[in-house]
Amino acid sequence: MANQNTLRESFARLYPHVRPIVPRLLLGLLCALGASVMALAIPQVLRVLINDVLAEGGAASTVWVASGVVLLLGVLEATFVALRRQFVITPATTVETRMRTSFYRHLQELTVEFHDRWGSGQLLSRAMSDLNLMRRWMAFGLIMLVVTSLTVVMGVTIMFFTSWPLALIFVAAAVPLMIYGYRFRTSYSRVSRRSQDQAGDLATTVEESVHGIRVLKAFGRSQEALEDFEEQAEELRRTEIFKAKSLANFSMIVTLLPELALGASLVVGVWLAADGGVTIGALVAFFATAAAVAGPVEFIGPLLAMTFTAKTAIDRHYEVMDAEITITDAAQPVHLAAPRGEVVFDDVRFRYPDAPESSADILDGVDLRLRAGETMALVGVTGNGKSTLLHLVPRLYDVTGGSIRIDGVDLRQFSLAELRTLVSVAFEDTTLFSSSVRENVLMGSEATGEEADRVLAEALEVAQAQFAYTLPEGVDSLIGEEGLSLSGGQRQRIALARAIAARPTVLVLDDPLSALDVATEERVEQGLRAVLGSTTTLIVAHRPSTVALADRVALLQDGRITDVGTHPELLARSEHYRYVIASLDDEETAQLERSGQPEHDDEGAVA
Ligand SMILES: Nc1ncnc2c1ncn2[C@@H]1O[C@H](COP(=O)(O)OP(=O)(O)OP(=O)(O)O)[C@@H](O)[C@H]1O
Repeated sequence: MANQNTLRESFARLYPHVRPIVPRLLLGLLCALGASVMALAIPQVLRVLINDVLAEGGAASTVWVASGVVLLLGVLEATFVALRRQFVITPATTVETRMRTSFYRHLQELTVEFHDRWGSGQLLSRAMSDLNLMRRWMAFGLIMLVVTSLTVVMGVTIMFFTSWPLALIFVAAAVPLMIYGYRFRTSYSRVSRRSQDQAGDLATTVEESVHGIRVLKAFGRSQEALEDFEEQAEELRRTEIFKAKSLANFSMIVTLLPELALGASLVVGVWLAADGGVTIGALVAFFATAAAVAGPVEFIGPLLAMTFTAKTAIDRHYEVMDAEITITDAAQPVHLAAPRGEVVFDDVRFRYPDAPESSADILDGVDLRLRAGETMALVGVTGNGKSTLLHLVPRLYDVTGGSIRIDGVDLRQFSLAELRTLVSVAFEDTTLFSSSVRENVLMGSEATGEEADRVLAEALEVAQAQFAYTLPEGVDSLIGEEGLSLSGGQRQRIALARAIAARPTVLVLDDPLSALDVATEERVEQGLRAVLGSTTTLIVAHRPSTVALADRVALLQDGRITDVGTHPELLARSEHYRYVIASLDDEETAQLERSGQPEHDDEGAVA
């Protein structure tokens, strides 16, 4: 994942985001420069004070003037520092928020295949801490790096004018510093990348274990999870220590070398002053300037570290932003004025991108035609690609061969927005969002006001999810991760209601009724027929009861549809179908034995 951009290339990518705030950054820079100039001017006042005022015959009142000037310079320096903060903080946070928003938008647009590959913690750390690091660098590191460098250049120039032999000694220290700095850059960039990646992995682990807390507890794996976490956390700690030591070493060199140079200048300076080669005032001014320069020089270590960390953060950010969105709108989308809902799978092939080359395609030439308005069940042995086939209809993945058409139009010719209005889905593994029942159900519906209430009521009724009205705040009760905990069957019915409320032309159901008892499933099915009579439904069936409710059944076998017909027809003529149905029967019996009773409707929510 690590990429090899140079510092300049990485930061150049920020420019489009930074461009609107360049004027304010420049003002911030000017203020920071102003503060540095004030700090550097103070030694010059001292020089004048010592050479002209404290010398014999100098006017005593000038001491007060000089003190006043020093005070004024100090106040001005503080004002410039405050103004710098004022100028840069707000625009930098604006850039951070914009970048975070475009990152989130990109995540939404990226394909499911991308999300299959990336750990959630990695994305989370890029969205949060990397952008935070980048903002801190922009608001502080960048400006201070420029100002510090300029201060050092200005200070050293003044030192040359004050006493060039002494300045030469000071500058000689810069040569080993540069060599060491170059090595530091390489090693620090590497370790900073490692630590940010490890922090992302750690976030993934936390996220996974919080999601899977029930499984961990039920299987008594909490201790093992903790040990794994500790190991990862320890790894990160080691990296952080290495990083801190590396910075500490560099900072030590950066501090030590100028101090050594200063010591040497002092010896030579006293000798020169005794010899009359330099005035006492100039000597004092030289060392006061050197002291003013030493601070910024020492500061360069942390600033460079901050810069390399920001570079890593930017690289990590753009690794995600550069990921290609492969499922996109058609260049000239086709619009269906009056969709009927005929769905045709024509020689559909599909394989997951990470599938080994030696393996066959999961879908290896699927041919299937769903008549407009019919309910078709899809059956096959477990793991043979039924869910995969369903995922192709709303284009969560794109076919790798052949085509799928709705009313004769290839899915890829629709805009994604239109396709996802035409097609609605409900999965067995339901995801509800942290919002009210109403918002969850009406997610895909355009209805507003009273019409929305009507759609909501109807969807809840068809999905047999009227229990929602009995929740503490009815349909406005908060559900999802931050709200009420619902049972598996309740969640499924809310997810089904969501699919129904969207009033789709094509409804794709990946066994969303698995947690319901047979009687409730039948009521749901009747409701679906009554309300969505003209909707074409493709439903993956894991239970004979679901199969029996469908108009026709398609049998998926070895990556193809090998038979289509009514349930009795297939039972009569297909040995493989009888085998699959028998195994579904076994599965259902086993499920019943495992779970005791299937779920009955209208039980209250578990808060
Ligand atoms: N995101 C993915 N990336 C790679 N391989 C996958 C992915 N999802 C599923 N697979 C593989 O594709 C194959 C088909 O999976 P799929 O979920 O479509 O089967 P299924 O028929 O719906 O299974 P079941 O009946 O058990 O629900 C399996 O071998 C599975 O391991």
